[in-house]
Amino acid sequence: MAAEEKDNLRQKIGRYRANLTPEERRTKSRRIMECVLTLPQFCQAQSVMLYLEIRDEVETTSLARKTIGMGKRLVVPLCKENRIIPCEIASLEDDLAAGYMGIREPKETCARPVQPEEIEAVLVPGLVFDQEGRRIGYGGGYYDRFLPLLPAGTPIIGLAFECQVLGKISTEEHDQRMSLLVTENGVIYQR
Ligand SMILES: Nc1nc2c(c(=O)[nH]1)N(C=O)[C@@H](CNc1ccc(C(=O)N[C@@H](CCC(=O)O)C(=O)O)cc1)CN2
Ligand SMILES: Nc1ncnc2c1ncn2[C@@H]1O[C@H](COP(=O)(O)OP(=O)(O)OP(=O)(O)O)[C@@H](O)[C@H]1O
Repeated sequence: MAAEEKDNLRQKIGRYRANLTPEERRTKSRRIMECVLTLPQFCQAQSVMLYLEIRDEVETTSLARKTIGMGKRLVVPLCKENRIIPCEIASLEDDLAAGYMGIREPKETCARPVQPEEIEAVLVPGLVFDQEGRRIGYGGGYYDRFLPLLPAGTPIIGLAFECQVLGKISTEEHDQRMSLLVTENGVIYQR
């Protein structure tokens, strides 16, 4: 897909997502969280990496809190020089501060990097997805560079509102496919 086409798609779908009311976002995010909590891929993972939402993304903060509460290791992205450094945090209240693009990231003093091999499931944000697990993000290539570092078979779980999912998008060679896609309607794709 041409870069311009990709950008048009980002804008169009971004508008759909922005048009959800805060109440819709909350309700749908809760349903997505409830679905994730039933996934064997999540339940069996002792170390879970997830993003912390910004703006109108699928909300993950409650899930992050539950993950810690369940005694799992919680890993979140720290962006540095165009790369994601996965870091473990122990507390959402104490260990985070606004970082790259206003995203809550581990404070330098609390950032404990973990090896990709230690991560057992990843929840991935995105702007546009398709029904076969393809994904377009904000265009930084962060997850496209990070996901290949995970051991083969690590569950890669995309989270999206239904309005972000298209039938099929043509992506590029470096674009990383999800192994599962969860929306407010449940698991809509599984590899
Ligand atoms: N919550 C969350 N965390 C994440 C990501 C994400 O998509 N969501 N990322 C996923 O890669 C990485 C950070 N990458 C990001 C890249 C761009 C923008 C962003 O807001 N871009 C603006 C354009 C800014 C500009 O061009 O000046 C935008 O799209 O409006 C945010 C995060 C890692 N952490
Ligand atoms: N594995 C990679 N190695 C080097 N460059 C890459 C890689 N993956 C992506 N890029 C580059 O990063 C830029 C953005 O890629 P792309 O548009 O696919 O990002 P995205 O999936 O939308 O964003 P993100 O992953 O940050 O949410 C492109 O210029 C692309 O060439």
